[in-house]
Amino acid sequence: MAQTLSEQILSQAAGKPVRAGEVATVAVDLVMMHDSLSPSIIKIMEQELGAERVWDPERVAVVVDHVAPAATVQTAEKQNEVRRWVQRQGITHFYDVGRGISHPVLVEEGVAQPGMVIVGSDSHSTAYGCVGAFGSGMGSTDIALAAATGRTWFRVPETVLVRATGRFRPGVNAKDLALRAARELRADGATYAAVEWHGVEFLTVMERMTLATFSIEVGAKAGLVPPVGIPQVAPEWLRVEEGAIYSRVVEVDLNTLQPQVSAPSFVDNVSDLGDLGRVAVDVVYLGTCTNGHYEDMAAAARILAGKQVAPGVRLMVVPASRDAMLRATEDGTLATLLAAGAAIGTPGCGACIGRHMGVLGPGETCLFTGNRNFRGRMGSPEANIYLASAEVAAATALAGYIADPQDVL
Ligand SMILES: CC(C)[C@H](C(=O)O)[C@@H](O)C(=O)O
Ligand code: SF4
Repeated sequence: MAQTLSEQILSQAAGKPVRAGEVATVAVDLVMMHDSLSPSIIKIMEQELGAERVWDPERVAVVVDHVAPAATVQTAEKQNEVRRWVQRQGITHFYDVGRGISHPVLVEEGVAQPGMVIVGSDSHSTAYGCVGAFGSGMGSTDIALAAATGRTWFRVPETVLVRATGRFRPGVNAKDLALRAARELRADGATYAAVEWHGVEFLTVMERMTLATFSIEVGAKAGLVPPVGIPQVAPEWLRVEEGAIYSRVVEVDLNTLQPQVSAPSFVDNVSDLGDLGRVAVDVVYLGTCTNGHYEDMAAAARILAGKQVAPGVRLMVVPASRDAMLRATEDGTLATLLAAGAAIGTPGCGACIGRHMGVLGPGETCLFTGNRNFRGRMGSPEANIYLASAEVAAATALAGYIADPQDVL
């Protein structure tokens, strides 16, 4: 019987064929935890599970990304506790302040690979689907258990297929596809399902991460792009099979897709940018695991080259990783952004969860390239957050109001 990508991966990990709807106990290939939840995971491991050691120090990755560098004395202290624990455990995949957001970092380091089962203490662990891994976010207790035993369980998810056809027009990209899918599926449209994104094999790995991270925003357990057309080599048992069963199919014609914008304060409150009316902004924030990649900075730099950010607008650029920042430094992308007036932050999550590095004040409006715009996400509950692509972000920074890249090129 033909299987979806999730069924194939979970069957391998369970050591027997499993189908959607079944509960499977599986071996995990990698457990990721970050600074935000590591202290509670460690506490649960030690105090509730009585586990002094992780099951395999080579297969637990720890990343300091959420409040990096530390913004308070308390955070600094907690992060030092995590560093000491990492040393005691002999964990080799430890990435400290400045290396970047866990999701791109584990892909860049080659730790996340096609066909793996990866669980992380972060809802956007669906990100690893950008290389065709089954990535899923879990709470502290489940992560503690997986880190201590190397095993976890899943109800094997049904799969929602998003099938793209055609090619993006200039100024339209993977973020618009993600937002278009959210508009169609709504925030609960793929609850506990996996999303498979087909017809996007022309995208780079990090462009695929935009789709994979966004899968959780429609409720998904995992979000996978078939691992073809990328440098990572997939196991030969992992491929799209004719006849696999999808619980729902969403078709998107990229040839006619317009720039999409999600208006406050729900991710699925999406419309064509052209139907939005004139929305003035105070802040444009380019970053996150969804759209802080090299590709995003380069696309923004192409629009901003030789121009200036509109008076009164603050443009924040926070690279998703050091690798992305290095590449953007080497080819002049970063210089272009700085010359246009951008403020550059340390690679990491930045202000995405409103904890530091550019949180929003009451009454401010922000055009954000991230994935969540609920009230209070980036600071004040009285701030307004609009989600869009890096190209829309750059056009908006120039215009001072939410603008179509086509109109400023
Ligand atoms: C802090 C962390 C647990 C959280 C998540 O799980 O996603 C954060 O990364 C987010 O994007 O809201
Ligand atoms: S960049 Fe934002 S969405 Fe991504 S892991 Fe960090 S806080 Fe979560």
